[in-house]
Amino acid sequence: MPPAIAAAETRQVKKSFASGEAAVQAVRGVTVSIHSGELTAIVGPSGCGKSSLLSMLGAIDTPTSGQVLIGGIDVATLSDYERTLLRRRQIGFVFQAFNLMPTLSALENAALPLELDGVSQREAHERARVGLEQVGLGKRVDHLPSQMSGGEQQRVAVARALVTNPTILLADEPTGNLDTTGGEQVMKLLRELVGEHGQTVVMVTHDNEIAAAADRVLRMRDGLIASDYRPSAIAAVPAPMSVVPAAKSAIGQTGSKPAPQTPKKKTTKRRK
Ligand SMILES: Nc1ncnc2c1ncn2[C@@H]1O[C@H](COP(=O)(O)OP(=O)(O)OP(=O)(O)O)[C@@H](O)[C@H]1O
Repeated sequence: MPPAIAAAETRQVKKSFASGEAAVQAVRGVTVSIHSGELTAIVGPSGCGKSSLLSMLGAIDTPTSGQVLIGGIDVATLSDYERTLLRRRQIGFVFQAFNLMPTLSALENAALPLELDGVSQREAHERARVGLEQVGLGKRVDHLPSQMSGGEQQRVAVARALVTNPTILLADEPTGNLDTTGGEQVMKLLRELVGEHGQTVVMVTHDNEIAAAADRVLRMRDGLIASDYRPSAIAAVPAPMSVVPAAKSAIGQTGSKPAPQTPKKKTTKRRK
């Protein structure tokens, strides 16, 4: 069997921005493959390059050097128009701020990418209705964003992102504006999309608990991927209680897998 094509891939990707006379190196040479059918979380401190990397994986932004491949296609070989079509058809975007049109209903919002792509309103609405049912909002299709909770609005945004059946769904802090319940609903939905429908999702998050629900975590630091690990592999390690803080720090702070701990030697007190 030929090797599976990665949903997206970067090869030695760098991105710098002019900042006065100096340049900010946002991404400093990242090579990574995003596996199909997985939920990948990109985490790391503010300013480490998470959103810049996500923008390049979604062909919103171009690298200063290096290659980005989406579905095996080198984005640099595409014309501007082809790149627009690739973004419109192959990539779904979800943002922290939902970005719904306030005067449009849930159905009209979810149908928008199809209508922009020339699909008839009737077909676009039918497909948007299916999408809204998939995210659990089949009964709220006529509601305006202002009549919905934050979690519901974000689910409309997910339906809108999925309506074109994208190869990859990119989400930048999708739970960042939500309370705990709303965040949990959105995460449950993303997990279902991956687990039941084989959707590929890449998500940027600050929240370590959210990241722990991903299949894979890419932890960035200073424009590079400092560690790449599977939270389930860490959770599956049968650990004595003394290892738990180390496992927590792998998910939380350091990004490195916990070092295997050697049991402390027992010291036997000498009797006087
Ligand atoms: N358009 C831009 N122009 C100039 N500098 C930029 C631009 N976009 C990002 N940067 C800089 O590049 C670096 C990485 O930014 P990026 O937004 O990718 O980080 P991040 O990890 O997503 O941060 P945060 O978690 O705060 O959103 C930062 O120093 C940022 O100020």
